[in-house]
Amino acid sequence: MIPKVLLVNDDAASLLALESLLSEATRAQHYQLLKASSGHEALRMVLTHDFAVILLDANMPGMDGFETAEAIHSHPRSGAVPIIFITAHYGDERHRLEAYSKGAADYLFTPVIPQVLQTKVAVFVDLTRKNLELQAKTRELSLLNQDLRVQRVQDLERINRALEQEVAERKVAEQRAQALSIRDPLTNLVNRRSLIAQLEHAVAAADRHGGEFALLFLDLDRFKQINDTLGHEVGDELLRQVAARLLAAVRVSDVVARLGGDEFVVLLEGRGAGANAARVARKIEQAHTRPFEINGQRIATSTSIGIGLYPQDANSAAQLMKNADTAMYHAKQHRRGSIEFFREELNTRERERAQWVAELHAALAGRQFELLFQPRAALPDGAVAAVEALLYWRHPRHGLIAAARFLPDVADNLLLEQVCEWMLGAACAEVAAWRAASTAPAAQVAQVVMAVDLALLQIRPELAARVLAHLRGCKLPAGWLELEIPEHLLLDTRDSAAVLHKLKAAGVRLTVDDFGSAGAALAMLRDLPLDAIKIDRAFVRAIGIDRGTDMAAAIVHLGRALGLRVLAQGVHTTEQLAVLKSLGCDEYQGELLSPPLPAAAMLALLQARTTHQITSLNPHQAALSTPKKRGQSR
Ligand SMILES: Nc1nc2c(ncn2[C@@H]2O[C@H](COP(=O)(O)OP(=O)(O)OP(=O)(O)O)[C@@H](O)[C@H]2O)c(=O)[nH]1
Repeated sequence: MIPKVLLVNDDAASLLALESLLSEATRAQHYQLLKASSGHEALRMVLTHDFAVILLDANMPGMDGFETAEAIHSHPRSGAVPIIFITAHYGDERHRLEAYSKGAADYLFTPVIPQVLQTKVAVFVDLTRKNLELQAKTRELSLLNQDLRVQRVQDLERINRALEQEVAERKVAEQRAQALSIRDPLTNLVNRRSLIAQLEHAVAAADRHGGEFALLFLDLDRFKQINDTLGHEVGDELLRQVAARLLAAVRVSDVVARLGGDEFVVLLEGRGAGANAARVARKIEQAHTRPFEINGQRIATSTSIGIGLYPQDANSAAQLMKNADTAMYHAKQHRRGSIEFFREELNTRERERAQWVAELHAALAGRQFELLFQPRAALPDGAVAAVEALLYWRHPRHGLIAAARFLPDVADNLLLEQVCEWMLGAACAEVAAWRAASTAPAAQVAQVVMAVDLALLQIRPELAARVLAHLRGCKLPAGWLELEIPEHLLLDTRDSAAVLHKLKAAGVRLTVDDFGSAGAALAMLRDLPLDAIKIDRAFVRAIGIDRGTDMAAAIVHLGRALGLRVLAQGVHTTEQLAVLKSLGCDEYQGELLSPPLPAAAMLALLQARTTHQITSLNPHQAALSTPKKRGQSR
């Protein structure tokens, strides 16, 4: 914006003269000169323009300069505009005084001295320019201020948003931490910590009001096998589906928790805790009868359940948990998938079990274990084909007891492995001793195979090396040893296949023990390097009862189809033997043939049988023997 100067004069010639006087200055000082030929026109112009100065003729017809000045200064828009009066020279000072009283900034007489006029106008133009610059700066500053304010507001809003987000994130994290502290992340069930808190609360409530409640302790059966064969992800999904079925089996007010692994707990409060617990346990048992569907596979599993009641079975939350766990353990031992109520007698059994384990450790160190040997005869000729080493414990108080009596309760895997290791070593040493003791005609000894039951072991990768080390240590050919592997140990083929191939390649014979008890897949058995299957004694016992004979026949046929020899154990009666013989079973073993014998008796028996036949060590069974050449049966 450039400054403006207004010339007001009714006389056109004077107006022109003044304009020409200022024209050069107008250009030099860069301002705009506007003109008005009356007071009224001047008044109109001040309403639309801002003037640096008005050069006003005092003497005009109609509205004179003084009236015009008064009117201009009376308007708020132009109240401060400087006015310089230009008039003819009068003798008195009246006009000048009136001009000043009407707000004149200056007063010039005509003829005007050009430099005076130009200088005075220049002063006001300069003033106005500075004023304008100042206003521009002020506007700029105020804009800047506004920008700064906007910026500041934006900054504050940004900081505020960031803070709000942080607060929200922290809240979510806190909620998650809170949820994690009470929930199991895999199943979203209540976790162990929270369960214990709720259990303490239930105990306090029951104590206060004389109430009762029940605790169900659940453990899935053979879950490790599912993990090992189908993978951990399938295991995880199974745990989630089990959790959903548990929730569906209880009321919303009941608490279902996952303790970890495959262990769950259900807490049932309210009246009739015992009856309620049995009902819910059966519902859970029922819920497990339908297979679980995971990735298109149908997976069957069961859960063993122990039940503890408060206050009948315990006087604290921790004790109730322990007792329900003990009941679950006994349910599992008795039959997987069953339900057991806690009773004090279980704790007695638990103590006895702990004592067994302690005594077993001592037995191992104190050489209290012994092997007895039971012969296995070929069919139909009856020649001794193998000898099974059976573990016994010469217990200081109980006398000689069989492994079946003291081992099933031992859950200490390390101890079991040590016992098994001892058994393998002792069996190999015994055969080596028999070999050394036998003379040339006693060829029976040289042909007999020593079978060792691996029921106690897990098939770990190092097993092959350990077995072969025992054979080497006793300088025995591997063909002398037969390992009897319970069918259920073969279900996890991942580790076992490689171990079995190593043993087989070395010449060790491999037999599936208790065949038919664990439901191993036929394709899996076909692919393993096996020599024989040994029919589970339950099927032998069932011969002649219901469809027991058909079952035995089916197993023999199956063995044949798999290209394996078929052995029978637990043969007690002549009827059983006759059926097995007629079915084409290859070998048999059992009380009917001979009870387990001490090493010396077994050696004597082998040495005496130079005819390669064994009739029976039980005199009343002697009639059973059919002397034929060994190997004829196959
Ligand atoms: N998939 C999965 N497996 C788990 C998890 N936590 C523990 N496990 C596994 O669960 C298995 C528990 O097995 P156990 O209860 O000891 O044995 P089991 O095979 O169920 O045998 P029994 O209880 O005697 O019938 C172990 O192999 C653990 O490695 C988990 O969060 N997910």
